[in-house]
Amino acid sequence: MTRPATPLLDRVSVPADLRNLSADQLKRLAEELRAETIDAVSVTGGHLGASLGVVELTVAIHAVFETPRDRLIWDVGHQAYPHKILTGRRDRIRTLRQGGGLSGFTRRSESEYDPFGAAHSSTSISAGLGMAVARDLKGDDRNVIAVIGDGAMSAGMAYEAMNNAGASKANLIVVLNDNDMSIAPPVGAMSAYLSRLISSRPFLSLRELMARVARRFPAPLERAARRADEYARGLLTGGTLFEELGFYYVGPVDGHSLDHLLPVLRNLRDTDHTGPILLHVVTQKGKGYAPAEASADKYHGVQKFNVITGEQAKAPPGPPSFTKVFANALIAEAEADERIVAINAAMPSGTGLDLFGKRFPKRCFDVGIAEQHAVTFAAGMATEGMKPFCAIYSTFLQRGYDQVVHDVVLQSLPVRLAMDRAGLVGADGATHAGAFDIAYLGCLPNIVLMAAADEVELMHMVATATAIDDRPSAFRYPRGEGFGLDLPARGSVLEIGKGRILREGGSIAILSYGARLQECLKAAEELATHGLSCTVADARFAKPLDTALVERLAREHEVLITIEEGSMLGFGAIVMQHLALRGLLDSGLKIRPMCLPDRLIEHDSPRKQYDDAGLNAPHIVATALAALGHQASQRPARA
Ligand SMILES: Cc1ncc(C[n+]2csc(CCOP(=O)(O)OP(=O)(O)O)c2C)c(N)n1
Ligand SMILES: CC(=O)[C@@H](O)[C@H](O)COP(=O)(O)O
Ligand SMILES: [Mg+2]
Repeated sequence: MTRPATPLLDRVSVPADLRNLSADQLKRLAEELRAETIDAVSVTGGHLGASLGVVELTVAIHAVFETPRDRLIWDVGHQAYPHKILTGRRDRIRTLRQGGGLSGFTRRSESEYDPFGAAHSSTSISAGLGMAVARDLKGDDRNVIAVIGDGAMSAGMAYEAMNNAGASKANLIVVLNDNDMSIAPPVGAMSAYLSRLISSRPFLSLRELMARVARRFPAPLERAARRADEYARGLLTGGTLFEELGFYYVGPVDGHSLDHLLPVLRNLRDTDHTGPILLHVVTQKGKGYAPAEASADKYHGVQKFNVITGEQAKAPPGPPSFTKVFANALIAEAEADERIVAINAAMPSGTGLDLFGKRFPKRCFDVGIAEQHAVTFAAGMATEGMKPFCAIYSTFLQRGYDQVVHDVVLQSLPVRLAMDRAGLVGADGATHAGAFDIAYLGCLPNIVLMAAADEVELMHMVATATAIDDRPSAFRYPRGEGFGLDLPARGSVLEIGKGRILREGGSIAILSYGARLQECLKAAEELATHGLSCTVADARFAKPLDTALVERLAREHEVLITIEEGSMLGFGAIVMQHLALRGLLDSGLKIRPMCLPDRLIEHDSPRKQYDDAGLNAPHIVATALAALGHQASQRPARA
């Protein structure tokens, strides 16, 4: 596939090169940038739709503002591929989201043009305000621009930031990139408000827009008189929510028109207005690429694809994903129990609750990007006897942690937390790793914690969580396909706090928590070739811990390995703490906790990530042999 001709883009290494181009040249450059983005993502996969929606906006901002001296922050950062191409990373854009390659989001360590890392949404206004206030304290003079989407604007953190920004009067430009899309169509009153705002104020003509901006930002003296007059006449009412929060609202502006964007951004750059400004731009997710524009999700996240047809590469049909197994298991439980309800935070398809919602539309709730609210909303429902399943990726549940502690655990409310994407997640990298939930939930009292070793176990855990109605419960499961096991019609309720032994014998015990179990069984086979038989057990529960099982393994084996798809201070720590308190570490037991290393695991394929983390079968074998003092190479003659 020949790459698109990009004669103007070829002349741009960094944004400063844009600033010598005419408006017409910038328009042509934007088209070349769009073509380059499509071509690059066709070979890497990734977040295409959002990037296509901000091509003109990216060109305009970098043409008007002196980045990187002026700070440009992208909220979520999934739309930053054009930004990366224009900021010295075009040569690496086809390494996007691959091991050793560019991140799929903005990262400080990657470029001086990325003043703030992102990936979790709704952080840009807070970060931007921090930079603006620091600027003022240092007496610096630079612009700070935060670009936030309409979906990200549904998160509480955005309001916390606007509330503070409006009062602080710091100069800050917030660009609201309104494409009327989140991952799915947006939900919530804010989305409806933005739609009304746009429909009530059709695109301003450039003349009207400039007149309004000029009126609003007149020369200082004239402005002072005008404001006094407006205050006197009580007319200084913004009319928009943003102005009530202390922002000056400009818009709506056509976010794909450089004829509009360039003069407005120049005006905002040059104004002597003090205080935050919100520029409302209207864009189209997937803009300029017909297959994306035509798709329901606007190609939010795509696999590699054929540029001509838009057809995405399809992996050979494999077993159902853990997500799909979860959704179907929950549907089966909900068929039998009308008190089951399901909640997600702007991730209906990612969590599988789109399937649940099709079956039970009145019992399925998408609350927008609002994980804190989702957890406490579920808690409220639980107080009324409902059985809420809150399906939030492990990494995004970090946003609702105090709600889990304060609103759920302390009140012993039976909220069920379905934590998808537990462990390492591949191309999204460290920001999306479900690395910490065992640690951050394992320290809490009065909560049942489970980890599914495979898709059948996941079904059992959905059934078990359904049955736990006197306290909170949480179960974790990995991103991706299951192991292809035969699935029962419905899960069975597990005995709380009881693990299971899959094979017994020898001086080595491997106790797995979660989906490393298959690797443990492979390791046991490999150890057998060394003449070493071993016990393999699946803990199933981190809390309550199966203390009888753990103590038995400790007493009956020379080596006890624990393994989990999570960080330090997780399952292994729970086991070691219990054994230490029981005096079972006094007897020389060789205990080896295998968990994620105390560093970030960068984006790559999940297999390579777990290699990097040292959590695949060969690592388990090596750990066992080392504990026994054997050399990995020493292998007795095959019996
Ligand atoms: C805290 C958090 N929750 C959920 C997500 C998953 N997520 C990534 S992008 C996105 C939608 C963002 O919508 P918007 O801000 O409108 O950007 P667009 O994709 O429309 O450009 C969501 C929900 C996230 N990145 N962070
Ligand atoms: C940008 C973002 O945060 C989401 O799109 C996320 O990448 C989805 O992850 P999955 O692909 O695992 O659903
Ligand atoms: Mg959007």
